[in-house]
Parts: sequence; C-alpha cells; structure tokens
Amino acid sequence: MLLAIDCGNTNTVFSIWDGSRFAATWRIATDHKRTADEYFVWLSSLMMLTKTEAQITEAIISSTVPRVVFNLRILCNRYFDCRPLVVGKPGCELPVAPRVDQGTTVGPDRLVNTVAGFDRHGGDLVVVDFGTATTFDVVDLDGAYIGGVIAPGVNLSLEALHMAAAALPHVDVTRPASAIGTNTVACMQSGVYWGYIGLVEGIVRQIRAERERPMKVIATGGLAPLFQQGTELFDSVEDDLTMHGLVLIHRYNKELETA
Ligand SMILES: Nc1ncnc2c1ncn2[C@@H]1O[C@H](COP(=O)(O)OP(=O)(O)O)[C@@H](O)[C@H]1O
Ligand SMILES: CC(C)(COP(=O)(O)O)[C@@H](O)C(=O)NCCC(=O)O
Ligand SMILES: [K+]
Repeated sequence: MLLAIDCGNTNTVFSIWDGSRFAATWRIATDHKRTADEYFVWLSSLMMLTKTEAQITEAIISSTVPRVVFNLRILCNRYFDCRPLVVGKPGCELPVAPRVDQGTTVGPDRLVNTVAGFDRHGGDLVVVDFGTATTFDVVDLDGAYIGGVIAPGVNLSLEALHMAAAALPHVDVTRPASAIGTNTVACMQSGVYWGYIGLVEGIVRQIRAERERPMKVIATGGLAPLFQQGTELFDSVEDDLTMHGLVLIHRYNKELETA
C-alpha cells in the first residue's frame, strides 16, 4: 500500500491508499523537530486504534517545508523499508513540466494540485488552495502549471491583525451574519471573510481576463468549504485534491519505471 504525505506549513496529512481508495487519512501539526520515531509511534497507534490493516510498501511526499523531508525520509526507510518519491526532487517526474521563469522553484503542493485538477477537470483551470498561504495555480490546456498567485492565508491575516494592533484579540475565522460588524470580533471576522471573498473573486476575474477564456475554478484546503458558502465562484470544492495528485504522480513514476 502507498503512504502519501502532504506536508503544509501548518498541517501534515498522511493518507493510506490501498490501490482503489484511501483507507485512512490522519493529520498532525507540522513540526520540523518531529523525529521519524515519533511519526511512527503516532501512525502505528492510529492504525491500531482504528483497526486499519495496512502493509505500507511505498511512499510519496510533497512538502512545502523543506526541513521536514529529512525525517519523513527516515520514517519511510526505517519503518516501511522504502525510498519515498519526493515531489520536486530528482527521481520524481511530473506528467507535464511547469512553464515558469528559469530558476523558479514552484511549491510542490501547487504542482500536485495541478496534476490532480487536470486529471479531474482537464486544462484551463484555476486551483485555489486555502492553506497557510492562499494559492492560485493556473493550469494550461495541456496540464502544465503556468504560474499563479500567492496571497496571505486567512488565518495568517487574522493573526497579523491581532499581533499588530493592541486592542484586537485573537479570533477564529467564520462566516459573519452580516458585513457590518457591531462588535470588534464581528468587525474583524467580516474584514477577513468578506475581504477574502473579494480577493478570490477579484483575482480569478483578473486571471480570466488575462487568459481571455473561460476557466473552471476548483477550491481545496482546510478553509475552502467555509468560503464556498460566500461565493458562487467555485465549480467544485475537493478536500482530497492534493492526495489524489500524490497518488497520480506515484502511479505515473511507477509506469515510467516499468516502461
Ligand atoms: N476545518 C477547519 N476549520 C477551521 N480552520 C481550519 C480547518 N482546517 C484547517 N484550518 C485552518 O486553515 C489553515 C490552513 O490549513 P491547511 O489547509 O492544513 O494548511 P497547510 O496545507 O498550509 O498546512 C490553517 O490555519 C488551519 O488551522
Ligand atoms: C506558497 C506556499 C507557501 C503555500 O504553502 P502552504 O500554504 O500549502 O503551506 C508553498 O507553495 C511554497 O512555499 N511555494 C514556493 C513558491 C512558489 O510556489 O512559487
Ligand atoms: K497545502
């Protein structure tokens, strides 16, 4: 079975792919200090507690945090006796190469989202990922990542308000009942929620205008369902998009190996 690991700046998600479906998906806070042994204790406890029978023989990693890859590689080598594919690193091929400025390193999560989005929807696509940062990945007709947008993440924006202004508390993002807030928390939530709706709609409008063609918009990431409630923009919201992309990239590399 395949262990697919999607490490973002906030959370790291582990999924077990049994060849036809995800047998389990577990999430842990990203921490570069976590050792391979710690990951294994956590993973094997969850497997036992949820009675997940899995013989992991292969692994693939996408990580937006370079430092964590070291210990994730050790986890795969030591406990699953395999060498993981690492997206963006030598030995891990993509079906279609990105077309960006020379020397640019595209976030592996964005490459993976591109592959997954293209597989499900074809080209001329925008993938919006509400992660630590909010990213927009533009996928060309042939499935190439051709660039996009990086905006500050939703929680990051709220945190920045709290950090910079003495009288602003820490608040969680939610969809406020109205745009006009009648207390501090409601005002902040409105600013971030409706501000973000405006940001996403405005950026997609601009991308479509630059491309001069219709483009589907797919949303993913922890906060995507919340923002779907405030806009008609998304053709679909898919929380398993990155995991789906990891499975596809793994399969693609296996096929190359045996070809
Ligand atoms: N269901 C949820 N409700 C509220 N916040 C969430 C939820 N899931 C994730 N988040 C928050 O959304 C942000 C992005 O999370 P995530 O998609 O896991 O980011 P990353 O992939 O960058 O690690 C984080 O700040 C996280 O705490
Ligand atoms: C933009 C990101 C920080 C988003 O990461 P995430 O929010 O998923 O943790 C990540 O994709 C990244 O580090 N990108 C490198 C620069 C680029 O993609 O152009
Ligand atoms: K992500």
